[in-house]
Amino acid sequence: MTPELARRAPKVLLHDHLDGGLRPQTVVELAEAVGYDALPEAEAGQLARWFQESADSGSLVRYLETFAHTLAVMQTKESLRRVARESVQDLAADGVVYAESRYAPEQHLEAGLTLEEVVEAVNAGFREGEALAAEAGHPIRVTALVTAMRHAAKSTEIARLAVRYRDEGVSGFDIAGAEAGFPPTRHLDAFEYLRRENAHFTIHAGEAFGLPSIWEAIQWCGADRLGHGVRIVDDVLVAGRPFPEWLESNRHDERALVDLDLADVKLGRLAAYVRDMRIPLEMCPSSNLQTSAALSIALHPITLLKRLRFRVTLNTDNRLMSNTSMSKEAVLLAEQAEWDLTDLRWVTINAMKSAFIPFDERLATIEGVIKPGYRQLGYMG
Ligand SMILES: O=c1[nH]cnc2c1ncn2[C@@H]1O[C@H](CO)[C@@H](O)[C@H]1O
Ligand SMILES: [Zn+2]
Repeated sequence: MTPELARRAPKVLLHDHLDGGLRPQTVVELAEAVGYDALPEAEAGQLARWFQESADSGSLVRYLETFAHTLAVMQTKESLRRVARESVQDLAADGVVYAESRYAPEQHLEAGLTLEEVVEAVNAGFREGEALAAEAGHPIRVTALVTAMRHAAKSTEIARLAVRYRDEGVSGFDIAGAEAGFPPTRHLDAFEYLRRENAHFTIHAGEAFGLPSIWEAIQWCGADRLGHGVRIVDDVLVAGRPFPEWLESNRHDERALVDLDLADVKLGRLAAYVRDMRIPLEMCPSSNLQTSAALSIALHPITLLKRLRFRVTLNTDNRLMSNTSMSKEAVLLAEQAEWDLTDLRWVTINAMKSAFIPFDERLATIEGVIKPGYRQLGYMG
């Protein structure tokens, strides 16, 4: 899979943070415009490197500290609108045909905006971005997920916001932020409210913390999807040994996951439940390397979970902090874990099936955009 082929292939993105995907140049320009003088670097190229290196800390908590600088320049309607517009244009240029972009409205109130004003400014930017992308020959649709921060106490308010704007561009709800010490059950009220409203939500779980977090997200909170969910492999046995331990002793074998005999693999109850119920996993390989949730691209559990036919989706998480894009994630997996165009098409269709927009619209995108797009690239499945 060449970078060009990966770019031209239609792709679907379910897990992308708006405040983690700014253009470095835009951060510089907005900082100048709003008088924010605490950027660690003044020049866009240097700043891009700073974000990537700082996010490479090996810890989720330190990774998340880098967001102080993007959030600082996303406090006005104009800046939110610009960031949203540009993110749509960037995704479309990379061949993404449908995306769900998430952000935490509660983090954009420092200059006096209301939650509603934040949502409306972002939506306006998304609509402008869609129009510009269509003009440029790369049609895309983008909906928003509103995130509540798991250490804070605003989740019910944000859940209400998701329902209020459900017919105006907001397709669902999420919780994010530091995972250890902040179990999703702290926000049960919000999730129960959303379920009563027949609304959709995903929960960041199984990234910096393991199975209890995934179990709570699914069995207590009722999450429709899992953000990351990569540590579901803690509930997998390989030749009778826990997967993490087996992987550790095979860490020098780049082909360990590609060559593994699936007859030696046994799922625990929770992993089996996740696979049986087709619970979508929003997997983000590059991001996981930076927070130490995975060892390498070659040994990222996504390749095992794909081979086991979990409902795997491929995502960017934070394009700025990971210096990535959907096509880069695909190329990395192709180069280091033997993924091919068939795999990319499979995760793309998985993602579209798992999107929070109505079923008929998902189907129309699969049949009318994704399948024909892959046929055009020579896919003959
Ligand atoms: O991988 C992640 N795990 C948990 N939280 C995250 C991740 N990436 C970003 N955010 C958090 O989500 C907020 C809203 O977009 C960001 O401000 C960041 O704090
Ligand atoms: Zn995330």
